[in-house]
Amino acid sequence: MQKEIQDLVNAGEMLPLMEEFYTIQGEGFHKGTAAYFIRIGGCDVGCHWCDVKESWNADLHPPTKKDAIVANASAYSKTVVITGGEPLTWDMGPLTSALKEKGMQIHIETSGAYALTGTWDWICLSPKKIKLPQPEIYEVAHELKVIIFNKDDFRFAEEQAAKVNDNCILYLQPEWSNRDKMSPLIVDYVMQNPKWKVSLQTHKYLNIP
Ligand SMILES: C[S@@+](CC[C@H](N)C(=O)[O-])C[C@H]1O[C@@H](n2cnc3c(N)ncnc32)[C@H](O)[C@@H]1O
Ligand SMILES: Nc1nc2[nH]cc(C(=O)O)c2c(=O)[nH]1
Ligand code: SF4
Ligand SMILES: [Mg+2]
Repeated sequence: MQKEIQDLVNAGEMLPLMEEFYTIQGEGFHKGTAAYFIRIGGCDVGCHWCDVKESWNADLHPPTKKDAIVANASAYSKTVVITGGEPLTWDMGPLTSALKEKGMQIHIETSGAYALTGTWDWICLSPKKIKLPQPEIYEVAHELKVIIFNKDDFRFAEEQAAKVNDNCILYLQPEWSNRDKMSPLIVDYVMQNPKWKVSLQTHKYLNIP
């Protein structure tokens, strides 16, 4: 990559854009809400069950000016979801400031593994055992969404719930490939521990992006 472009990416003025699409938020608190998704490439957390491994290598996704991303998003929706990859790999300050200038509601999907940058109306924290969140994000997360792949993930979910702020809404979401096995256990767990709610990847049932 040219040095000038690398500098702009490092400053958050350009971002490796994998894809953008207008759809329905499928997961968590805002499920069912129309939103424009911006998927930024680059993630080195390495979840073995990640459903978007094509996002991991940032070099495969073209550095894109923040203003081009904003122009596309604001043409479609008042609500944007910034996801990835791991969006906090990058400085989210410039993109989120530009989206705010257009009056957008800005949500993030993040593992929290890197420093929180940017201005957010909604933070969905989905922590991962293999690269734990930075401590600051627990205070500001609006929802905690723990993926349940095996039984030990219930223990991990409680450990993470003990760290978030009191207003944070707690979700357990079955890992997609293991959903037939884990969903019944999640249902039982939520009935026994009603501070938790169930989150499903409803977009996959609807066959939408
Ligand atoms: C692809 S990740 C991108 C954002 C960020 N890297 C993160 O993990 O939060 C978006 C959301 O999908 C969840 N997810 C990824 N793969 C999944 C799978 N196989 N089953 C269920 N949820 C999954 C993640 O935990 C996260 O909440
Ligand atoms: N419809 C839809 N809802 C989503 N919620 C979180 C997603 C993500 O990949 O971050 C996602 C996604 O990929 N599609
Ligand atoms: S942190 Fe998110 S994008 Fe990265 S591997 Fe895990 S689920 Fe995939
Ligand atoms: Mg997804």
